[in-house]
Amino acid sequence: MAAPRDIVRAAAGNEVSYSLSVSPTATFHSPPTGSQGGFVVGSLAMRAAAAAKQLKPFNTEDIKILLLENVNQTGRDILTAQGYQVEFLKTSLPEDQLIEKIRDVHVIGIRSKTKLTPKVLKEAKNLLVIGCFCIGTNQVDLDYAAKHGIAVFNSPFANSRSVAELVIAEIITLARQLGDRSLEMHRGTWNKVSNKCWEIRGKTLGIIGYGHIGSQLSVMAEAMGMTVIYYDIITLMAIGTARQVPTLEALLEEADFVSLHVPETAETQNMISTKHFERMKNGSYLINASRGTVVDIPALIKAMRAGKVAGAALDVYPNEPAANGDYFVNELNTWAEDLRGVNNIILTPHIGGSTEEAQRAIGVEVAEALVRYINQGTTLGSVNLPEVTMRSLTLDEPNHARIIYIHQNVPGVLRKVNEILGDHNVDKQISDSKGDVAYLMADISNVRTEDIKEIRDSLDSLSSRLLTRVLY
Ligand SMILES: NC(=O)C1=CN([C@@H]2O[C@H](COP(=O)(O)OP(=O)(O)OC[C@H]3O[C@@H](n4cnc5c(N)ncnc54)[C@H](O)[C@@H]3O)[C@@H](O)[C@H]2O)C=CC1
Ligand SMILES: O=C(O)C(=O)COP(=O)(O)O
Repeated sequence: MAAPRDIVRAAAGNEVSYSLSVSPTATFHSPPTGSQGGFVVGSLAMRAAAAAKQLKPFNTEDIKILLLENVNQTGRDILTAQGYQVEFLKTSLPEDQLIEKIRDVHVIGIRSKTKLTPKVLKEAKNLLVIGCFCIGTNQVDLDYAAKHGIAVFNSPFANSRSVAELVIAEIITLARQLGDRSLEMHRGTWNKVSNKCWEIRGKTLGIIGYGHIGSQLSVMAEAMGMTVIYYDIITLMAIGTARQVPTLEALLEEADFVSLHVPETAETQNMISTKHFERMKNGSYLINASRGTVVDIPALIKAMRAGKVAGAALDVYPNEPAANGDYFVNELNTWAEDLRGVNNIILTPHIGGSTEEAQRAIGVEVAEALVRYINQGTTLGSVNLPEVTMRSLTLDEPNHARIIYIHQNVPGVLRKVNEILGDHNVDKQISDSKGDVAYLMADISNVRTEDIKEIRDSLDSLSSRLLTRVLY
């Protein structure tokens, strides 16, 4: 029998044999746990699918998964309960080690640190799917992944509340200079001060990026008596009495506290730099829990030393250490030591989403998406492929196979695919595209082993093919 990865990913030209030593009705493997549908911490939706046929052209134990960056136990449990081989590491990996490991796996689970660049993904010949156990997906080259038939999933809002709560804490902490007072006490110095310490009631919070986190923050800030304004590139409904302002400059000129909640994109690179600090109110505050590239940190240090900015809280940095215990020094970011010497600055090690609640929820959400994709091929929630789903095949539908054909979105493909499938009974078929990539799923009935091999080989020979999978 060919290695399972060949069956799962079937690189073009590979000689592939199929494990239909018995009929497709009998070859699918029930999850080994005895839990319903194989999902230990399953959501209601997953449990409702208990009678669904598990579509796997492979033995689950042959699926290799690498989980980096201390993915939560909930996610590990779901994946191991499926019988997959799960390797778990607490840290991210240096690029050379990552390349070594990624060659071998079908699935990789990461958080915000692991950079999946074209250089790394080029080596990932067996990779089917990437799970980002976080919100941000800027660390993955989504386009490269899509064009190589690799799906990417994330958790779009399970840690949003945790970030918003951290920012609320930081607003008061900065306004009262709590970080400095606490450090002084730790060093044995009593320093009772009211000069330039403020209540937050009646102050204006300017939120840049009014998405999941920004809007959640808006609600809490208003509840504490703040006035909220926000700037976003799209027009968004204001929550409560918050008000959208038309430009970034308008926000900077009006806000006492500025908090950033934008993704890392080309447009948000150094979005707050010298000229923006100049527009801010004297004695205002800056909070960045989005991405480290969004703020020009040397410019922030200057603005703080000049007294223009009275305090700042940073949770994210352009270069972050790979593991706990690593040093945050100039070798990592040239200005690190200067930053540490500034007054009233809260520096946290990218903990915005690091709560038990958030990490547990993310573990479940992303692991379930991975299992659905591996076993059923459905892409709901994928951030780089079209979202396609079809009712699962059930145990009452024997001799069925599910064809998944990920292909270039060019004219004429469907005609060719349907020529190949035309001799069979296509029960259901769905196709959607996103940019240059399209995803086609078809369930066909009364298939024999030879049919599956023939269909597979024919699809693989099409020039539009990015990836073919056959699940049964
Ligand atoms: N510190 C931490 O641990 C965490 C950090 N994050 C970061 O926070 C970011 C925001 O998260 P969410 O609120 O969930 O994202 P979201 O996608 O719900 O909202 C982002 C908002 O920013 C807006 N936006 C995009 N480009 C912009 C620009 N150039 N100018 C103004 N607005 C712009 C979008 O239109 C959108 O409304 C994530 O992309 C991630 O990088 C997310 C979770 C945890
Ligand atoms: O969810 C995000 O985008 C975050 O920034 C949190 O990242 P983390 O899971 O803590 O590496």
